[in-house]
Amino acid sequence: MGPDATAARSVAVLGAGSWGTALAALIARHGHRVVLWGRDAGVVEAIDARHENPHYLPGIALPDALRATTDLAAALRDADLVLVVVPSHAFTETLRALAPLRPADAGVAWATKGFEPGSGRFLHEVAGDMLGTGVPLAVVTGPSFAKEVAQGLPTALTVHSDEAAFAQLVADVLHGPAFRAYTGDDMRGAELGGAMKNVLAVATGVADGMQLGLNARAGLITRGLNEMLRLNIAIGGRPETLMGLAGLGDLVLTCTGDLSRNRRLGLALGRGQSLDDAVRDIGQVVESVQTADEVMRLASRHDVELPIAENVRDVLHGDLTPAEGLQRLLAREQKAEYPQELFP
Ligand SMILES: NC(=O)C1=CN([C@@H]2O[C@H](COP(=O)(O)OP(=O)(O)OC[C@H]3O[C@@H](n4cnc5c(N)ncnc54)[C@H](OP(=O)(O)O)[C@@H]3O)[C@@H](O)[C@H]2O)C=CC1
Ligand SMILES: O=C(CO)COP(=O)(O)O
Repeated sequence: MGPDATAARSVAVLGAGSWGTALAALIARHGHRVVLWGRDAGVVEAIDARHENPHYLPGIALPDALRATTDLAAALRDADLVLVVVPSHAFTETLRALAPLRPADAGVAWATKGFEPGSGRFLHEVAGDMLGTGVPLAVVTGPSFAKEVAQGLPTALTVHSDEAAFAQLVADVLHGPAFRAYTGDDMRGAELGGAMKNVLAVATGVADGMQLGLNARAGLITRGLNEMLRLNIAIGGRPETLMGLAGLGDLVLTCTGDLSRNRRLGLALGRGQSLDDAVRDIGQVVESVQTADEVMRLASRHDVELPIAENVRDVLHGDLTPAEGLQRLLAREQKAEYPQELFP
């Protein structure tokens, strides 16, 4: 498969929520043929006929050329690239359904952030298992609120794959006048960054909801990055991946931008709202609720201490109030910022 930046592709986007719709619209605007698959007939009909996703991106005009369907086989029939954008809890079942329908030459990328709930497997491990060897795989990640991408605002993200030509192909489809797509070859690090920043966004949201101030917010973001870097070393990701769009970039966006659903969950918890009420009010996927468990399981498998992520997990479980969480963090022993044994 040779990278040809000018070739018009036929792309199947699976998942018609806010991010799947925004990416499908972006790719269609770049002149590629795009079919968006969703499971909700009402949403699909509105996208296909009225060029709007009234549930997830109300009021934003989608390209006329963007097609949508509830028929997975039809969406995949002519695809030479598949982009999966369902929530992490639906990733495995979507890959299972996709596997027998995937056209032989179509590589598979995903923009889902998180791990397989329960097993904690990385999504590239799930995709590899479901699709077998020889299928090009890539993860699309970075600081990118769906609403801003759908509105055509400037955005940068990154595509990581073990196959440089496939990363380039996916990046070429995404890259355009207002959208910069970079490439890399560290799927583990890129997936870890995208998953962990959601958990850390809850922590900064809680702090802001408790009105702990801007110093606390910056401290949490920076020590959160330190937690990402430590776990990343343990799982064999590359440090620079976490210092780039897939790590620091997405961490800053999600910890500070009120469009973030994970940050908004933290804000609500910090103001005293219950988890159930907060998730219901947000009304969209909030990946941290499951990802916090998986991050802590991964950390314990690798014997890595993650005080902020652990607090988030415990607050989400109702085992700790936000105020108790704050006390627990502040009472920790003093230490070096970058202990040599953790950062050799
Ligand atoms: N929104 C954003 O700004 C960004 C999101 N992401 C990631 O993209 C992924 C998708 O999130 P996002 O689009 O925002 O979520 P939304 O909450 O906006 O939409 C979720 C979508 O997933 C669908 N869905 C839920 N369960 C299933 C299932 N079992 N099978 C098929 N479809 C299902 C929903 O369908 P229904 O309406 O029928 O429930 C809906 O279309 C997440 O991992 C998120 O972290 C990454 C970067 C940016
Ligand atoms: O991943 C995102 C931005 O890069 C979206 O963040 P939220 O899921 O917190 O809204």
